[in-house]
Amino acid sequence: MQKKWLISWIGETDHKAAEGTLRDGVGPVANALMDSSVKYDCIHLLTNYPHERSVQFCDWLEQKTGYVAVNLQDVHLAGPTHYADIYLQVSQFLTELKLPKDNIELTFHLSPGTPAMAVIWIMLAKTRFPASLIQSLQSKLDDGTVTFGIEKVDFPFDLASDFLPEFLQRSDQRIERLAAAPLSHAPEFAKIIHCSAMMQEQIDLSRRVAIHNVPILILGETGTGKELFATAIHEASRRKAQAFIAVNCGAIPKELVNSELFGHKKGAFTGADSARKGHFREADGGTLFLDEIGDLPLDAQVRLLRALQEGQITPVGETNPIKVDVRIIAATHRDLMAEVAAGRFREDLFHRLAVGIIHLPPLRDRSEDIELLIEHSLARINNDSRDLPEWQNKIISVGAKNILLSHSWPGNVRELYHTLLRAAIWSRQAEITAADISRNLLQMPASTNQILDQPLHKGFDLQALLDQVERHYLQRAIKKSAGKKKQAAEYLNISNYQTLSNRMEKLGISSGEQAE
Ligand SMILES: Nc1ncnc2c1ncn2[C@@H]1O[C@H](COP(=O)(O)OP(=O)(O)OP(=O)(O)O)[C@@H](O)[C@H]1O
Repeated sequence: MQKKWLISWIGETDHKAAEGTLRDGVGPVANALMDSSVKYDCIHLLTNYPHERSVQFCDWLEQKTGYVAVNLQDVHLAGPTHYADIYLQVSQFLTELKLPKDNIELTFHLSPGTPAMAVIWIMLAKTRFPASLIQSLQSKLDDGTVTFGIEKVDFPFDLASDFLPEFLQRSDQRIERLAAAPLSHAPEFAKIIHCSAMMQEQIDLSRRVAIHNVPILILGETGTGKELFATAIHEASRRKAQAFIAVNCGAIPKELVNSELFGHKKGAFTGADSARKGHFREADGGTLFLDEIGDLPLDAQVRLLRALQEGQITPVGETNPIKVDVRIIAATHRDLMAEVAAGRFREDLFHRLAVGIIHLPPLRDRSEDIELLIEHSLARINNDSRDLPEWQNKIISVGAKNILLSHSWPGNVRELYHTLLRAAIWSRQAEITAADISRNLLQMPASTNQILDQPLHKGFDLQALLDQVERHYLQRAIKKSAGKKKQAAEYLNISNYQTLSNRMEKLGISSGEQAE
């Protein structure tokens, strides 16, 4: 059974009500407790007024509302509008109460106290201490009497990911402006062009996890934007003023991995003519992006695990560990679970890294993004090239767009941009045609994935794809058997050559036709 707790500041209006100097009503705190629709199990009141004055208020409140044992907490603030101090003191108070707790339903009262106090309640309710919010209502009737009530305050924004990093970093003045401004999306993620729900979900997850100081694992094929996400997460974190160091683990020679990551002492090994700091210490205080983490040799994985667990590293050739404060964002295009199963990636390291997992879907699974990315890429190409002599502003034909929409994009966004760039450079006229795109689309050798990973869209023709596979093997069998249908049927385990002839006819293959 959930218990209901009300937590509120005591404001000047509340004190005046108790002292009998308030013209109308009983003040917002008493108002909330007299609301017959809810019964609180526990009430915590914070005060930055003289202790005695608030004690008298609590006595009056208990008599007035029938609630007994109201808990009073003195809070000595640097000032009633000092946002940072209010934030620190209130969150410390809530933490000492061991909140949040599963069996306690919290309500914060926004009305008592200063607007700064209300802003901090909203921030805390939408982030570390999930809570309902209430405020006092006051209305004047036609006969001049004033009535009071309580209403729930509801708004569907996620402050944790939208604003907290900003709140924690900017000055009070900036916070005041932010509090007054309409809520917007975290700007760091604006560079990620998308309109698919799949990507939106991953962006929301990233924004949420960015502010927490936990490792993140980003999974996705090459060119899906793993580094773009890592940068945005760093920018949206409290570490944004510190270094962001990106390291491609796959590009470091195996024997140098430890020294590159953890540094080395001068003379630690042959060729170590001078000491090296290593990427961990370069990223101290900031974020280390370990791209292609799946390529990390096993002994470096052990050292990385230790660095994550203990927050310290030992440079090669040194004996004493050094403390480092680094947030790891790792990425890989590999199936890391399969690597764990095959014994090539340590399971303990996997679990340590995979606190927040972001899955970036391949471009072929989000055709709505392809269209948007075409527009943005073309705008970028036109903008970058506008000062070139004889450059014509490029537009794209419908036919060209259709080819781009049905390509399987093994290289994802990077490949799409470079295909458009090549087509824009080589097309003679302003309009990029279907022929321009076909010429500039790099056709990878047919692979299983190209057959299995065709983009799914309305009008997708499964039968046509199956026919294509069948046609390909029939042609190869005809070629291998030098046109002898009986032998070709045997290669394909088709019972007789008449069946083969029927299939060939259906698929429009002549006996002389062979696969490339
Ligand atoms: N959604 C997107 N919006 C805009 N640009 C994107 C998007 N996704 C990727 N890009 C761009 O595509 C290129 C490749 O992205 P990025 O380097 O982040 O991919 P990656 O997954 O880290 O690739 P790799 O695995 O090959 O390192 C970059 O120029 C990046 O800015």
